[in-house]
Amino acid sequence: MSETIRQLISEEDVDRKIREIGEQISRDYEGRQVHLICVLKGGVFFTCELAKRINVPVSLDFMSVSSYGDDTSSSGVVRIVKDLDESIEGKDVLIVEDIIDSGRTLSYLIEVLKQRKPSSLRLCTLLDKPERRVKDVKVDYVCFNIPDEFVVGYGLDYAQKYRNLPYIGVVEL
Ligand SMILES: O=P(O)(O)OC[C@H]1O[C@H](OP(=O)(O)OP(=O)(O)O)[C@H](O)[C@@H]1O
Ligand code: HPA
Repeated sequence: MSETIRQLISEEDVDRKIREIGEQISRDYEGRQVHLICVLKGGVFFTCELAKRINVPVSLDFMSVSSYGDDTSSSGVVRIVKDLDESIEGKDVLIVEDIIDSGRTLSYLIEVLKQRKPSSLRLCTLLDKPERRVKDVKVDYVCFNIPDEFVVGYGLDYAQKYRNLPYIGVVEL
């Protein structure tokens, strides 16, 4: 079965918003170093673009937490596929996600990372689907709130496809 993709947020709008959020993060972390934790795989495109727009010192680490597999609905079971390479103790940590949907992935990740004693722990997401929330998560930086539709592009996939689209689109089956 083949699907079509309807554009929801243009490349220009995504790029403009990432610049704005990058400026806001730079102001909020002035005089400090920010340690970005990219949540793989989806967060990788957003993390790269965001990191380029932050003008305080940035360090990076990567983590992979999976709950969706190749499906469009979460299994509800979150597991760490790849852990961080470095300790986050005493660091100003900013988790970077592509999307918060049910909130299960992030609420799990926040609990795990809090126990590792970062100096601060904040959350930045490209997309937020607040209607779908099952677990409450406090999000510090949101680029776009979106309706309850399955989206792809800018790192987000449908059965591992479409991550490379430079815009956000809705999958129409
Ligand atoms: O709020 P939730 O309902 O938990 O959904 C959000 C999570 O789902 C996606 O990851 P996925 O498990 O599909 O892995 P991927 O990034 O490797 O595609 C996305 O990247 C988030 O991490
Ligand atoms: O809308 C979505 N698209 C792709 N991956 C996702 N993971 C949670 N929600 C989504």
